[in-house]
Amino acid sequence: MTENTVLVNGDRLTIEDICHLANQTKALQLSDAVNFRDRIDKGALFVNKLLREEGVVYGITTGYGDSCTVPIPLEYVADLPRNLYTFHGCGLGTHFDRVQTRAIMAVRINSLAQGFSGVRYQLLLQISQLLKHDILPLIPQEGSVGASGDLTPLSYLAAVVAGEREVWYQGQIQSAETVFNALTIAPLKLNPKEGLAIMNGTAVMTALACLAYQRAAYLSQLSTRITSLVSVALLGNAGHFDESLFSVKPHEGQIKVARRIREDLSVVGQASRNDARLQDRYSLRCAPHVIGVLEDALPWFRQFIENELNSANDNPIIDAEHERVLHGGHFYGGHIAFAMDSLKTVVANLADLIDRQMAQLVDPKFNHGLPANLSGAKGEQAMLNHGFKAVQIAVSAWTAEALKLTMPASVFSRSTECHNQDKVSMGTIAARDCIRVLELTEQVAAAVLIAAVQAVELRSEGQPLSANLNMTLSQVREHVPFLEADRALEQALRLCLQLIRDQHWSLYGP
Ligand SMILES: N[C@@H](Cc1ccc(O)cc1)C(=O)O
Repeated sequence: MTENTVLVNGDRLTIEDICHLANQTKALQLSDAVNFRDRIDKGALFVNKLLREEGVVYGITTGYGDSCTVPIPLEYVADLPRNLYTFHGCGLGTHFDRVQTRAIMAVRINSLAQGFSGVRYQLLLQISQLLKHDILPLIPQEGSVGASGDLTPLSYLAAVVAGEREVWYQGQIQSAETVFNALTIAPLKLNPKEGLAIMNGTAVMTALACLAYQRAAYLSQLSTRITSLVSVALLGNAGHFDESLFSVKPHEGQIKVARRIREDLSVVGQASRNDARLQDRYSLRCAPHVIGVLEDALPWFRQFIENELNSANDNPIIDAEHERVLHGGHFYGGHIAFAMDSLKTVVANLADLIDRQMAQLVDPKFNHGLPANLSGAKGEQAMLNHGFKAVQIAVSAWTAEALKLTMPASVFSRSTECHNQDKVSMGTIAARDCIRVLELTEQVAAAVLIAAVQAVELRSEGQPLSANLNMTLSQVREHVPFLEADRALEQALRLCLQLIRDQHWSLYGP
């Protein structure tokens, strides 16, 4: 393995590994070690043996799900996987983007690499080839209840492996067949267990969860930095982040956020006992208590997500070593559903927190002498200019939309598939909601960051700032000039949003 690859050999992968593969900052390297190949192939050989000897295996010689009582005669068994991905070709909605699609493929291959899915090594190789050439199935986002796994979206991966349906390749939508022909890639006709093994699992929601985790962790740091800027701009009371104050409430993540703000504000020793304003409004005073919830939850989000990522999550589980077929429900995405429902709630709370900070910044009734709407216009021009007024309204809209999406998806279980799947996770909906909440919160953060930088400059002409805050000021100013006279800020916001999505600025150490 080199620094630029992620080795898939059944060992544990991390959220970061998946994000690297999704963003193409590292390439997937499928192990070709003989013992790994043999371990994978052993499952497929055991399935063949079962077929020869016993003739009845769920999902191989029977129909799927509630149709498990329907026997499939041996001469038709080879056709069944094609039927499976074909009848699931009913996804709707927009397609997952390329980053998300790569993540989905990487997560699925890692689950198959656990060696409990009864597939050939060749199948893993085919998926890794697709990733290597960046041939990406077009996967519609809607149609999974998240507990027969992500059957419908993953049917698009299964079909493409077999050379069917459509892919993105070199910036164009093309048929898989055309691309395979051009690159002389042979379609892989799926063996009896292989359709189920690709589709009957949690790869879509888990992939989204990996991407969501990283974005949320960055937003936690960014909203901490924004809080520091807003505190300076509003002449806030730095004593709210006092070390001793936080020592009596021992949530580690919350303590970390308070420490970061303290460092940003360069608070050394005790803050004065009688600051001008003894107690700031909650969106400043309680910022560590809001952001800290996310910081403290990150380790358990990681644990849930990485355990799912490193699991065999299809059905039946093929234990070739002990020659057992284990029928269960590992396609059930309950952990990811709960993690994503929770993550979207804490992230939306960040949007709400900094939306409230923004509301204070622009309002002369609350902003301790800053110009209305943070307009930088002077003299006669001042009355014409409305500065950040519309941006603040937009921030309210984005925040409301984020908050509205926090309704948990996991409580909307529906009995489906003739009551076979009568309890389902809805984890994929939770994960998609979470991604949207992240997008909206990033928009809020982009806007409030630009406004907070403007506010600090309006306030602190000549006043010394900490190195951290100075750095953020100049980093933002590299891209977004001071708002002197009204101008349309869309381009600036979009640029800033992209920098946030790229996690362009490094904000805090561990
Ligand atoms: N998830 C089901 C299998 C299944 C597959 C496709 C379906 O359409 C329905 C059910 C099981 O393993 O029990």
